[in-house]
Amino acid sequence: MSLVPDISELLARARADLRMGVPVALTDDSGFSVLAIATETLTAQRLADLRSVGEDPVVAVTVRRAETLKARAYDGDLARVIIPMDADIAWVQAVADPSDDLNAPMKGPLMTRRQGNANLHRIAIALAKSARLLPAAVVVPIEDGRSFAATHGLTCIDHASAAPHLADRSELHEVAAARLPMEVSEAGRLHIFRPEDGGEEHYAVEIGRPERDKPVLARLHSACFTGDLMGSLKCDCGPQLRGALAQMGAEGAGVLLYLNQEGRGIGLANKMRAYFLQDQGFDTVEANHRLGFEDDERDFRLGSDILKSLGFNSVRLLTNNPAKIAMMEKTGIAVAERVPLKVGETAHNRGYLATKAAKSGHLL
Ligand SMILES: Nc1nc2c(ncn2[C@@H]2O[C@H](COP(=O)(O)OP(=O)(O)OP(=O)(O)O)[C@@H](O)[C@H]2O)c(=O)[nH]1
Ligand SMILES: [Zn+2]
Repeated sequence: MSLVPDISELLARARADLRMGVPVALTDDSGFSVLAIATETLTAQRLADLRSVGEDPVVAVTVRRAETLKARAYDGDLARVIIPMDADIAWVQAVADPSDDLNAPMKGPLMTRRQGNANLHRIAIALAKSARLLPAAVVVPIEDGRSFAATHGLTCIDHASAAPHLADRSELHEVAAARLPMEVSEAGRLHIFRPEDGGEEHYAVEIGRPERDKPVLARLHSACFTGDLMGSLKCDCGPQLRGALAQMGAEGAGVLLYLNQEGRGIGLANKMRAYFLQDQGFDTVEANHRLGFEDDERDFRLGSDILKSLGFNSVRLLTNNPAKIAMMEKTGIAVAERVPLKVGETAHNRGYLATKAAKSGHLL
């Protein structure tokens, strides 16, 4: 029935639950059920309650975080770290959160689970990550997840229905657009796109009236609160944003997509955790890994979805990032030309830009 939430709506609801620190029930076809809570939003009370409803809780972490913790990842892409009986909330959260890694290295070795299947743990991590929390969850087996969820008013996610949708992006629809005269051009127009699952909105700034049947000067800009708005010297985002708009204004036509994928898709809180690690000497890629993330967690398919919905199928792309070009081509937007965007190098971001060139393939 259409009044009952479908699986993508249930996944969106589960993300909201995890952000609030509410557990979700996960089940699979074999009759296995667990409760999962994001480690970051876990409280001491809920940890005690989880222990009272099931035995042998674990912290599920990504293989990236497991490498930092020197914990064996028997499940390939993740590890199930056994929570000792006497471990408290601070211990559990330190498994996921690297802020104290150097001050108070965890008393190891951490024991990880080898037997059993980690499918539900994988869903829990994916949900925490897409909720822009640290990618880790406390997971405890329970008897019958479906009836437990019904009794306690929890969201219940079934593995077989959820797995094919975890990497999906929700369909975007334009919800509003209006004229926006700007410094770079009086002929500006702002379009707002909203995903069906109620997630982050993304924006398109159209300058002039670019012809739809020719390659449009385009930029896929990922949100950077610190660089775009605060004038941070740690990255080149602000100058790139303003440089791209200025070039579009000068040419009289262009489209800038402002994608709300802050911190290369990990969210601003996690980006600040990464900055804290960078202050301890790790580079931008190492910091992401220590937090449990990949180098880049963005989904550039959003960009091609928006371009297509505006009627564009070919771009002159303002970027130094070959991954953006590859993703555009792969998702049906032809990149007729790469237009370099080299602005805003400072003494503070020189190392960051060098790391992006050395480790992420950015073009110099
Ligand atoms: N995780 C993380 N994200 C960062 C850091 N510094 C900047 N960012 C984010 O990196 C993203 C940069 O986005 P873009 O400007 O599209 O940059 P890009 O992938 O380098 O590609 P081009 O600028 O097109 O060459 C933004 O989302 C920033 O918030 C950092 O140290 N760690
Ligand atoms: Zn930035």
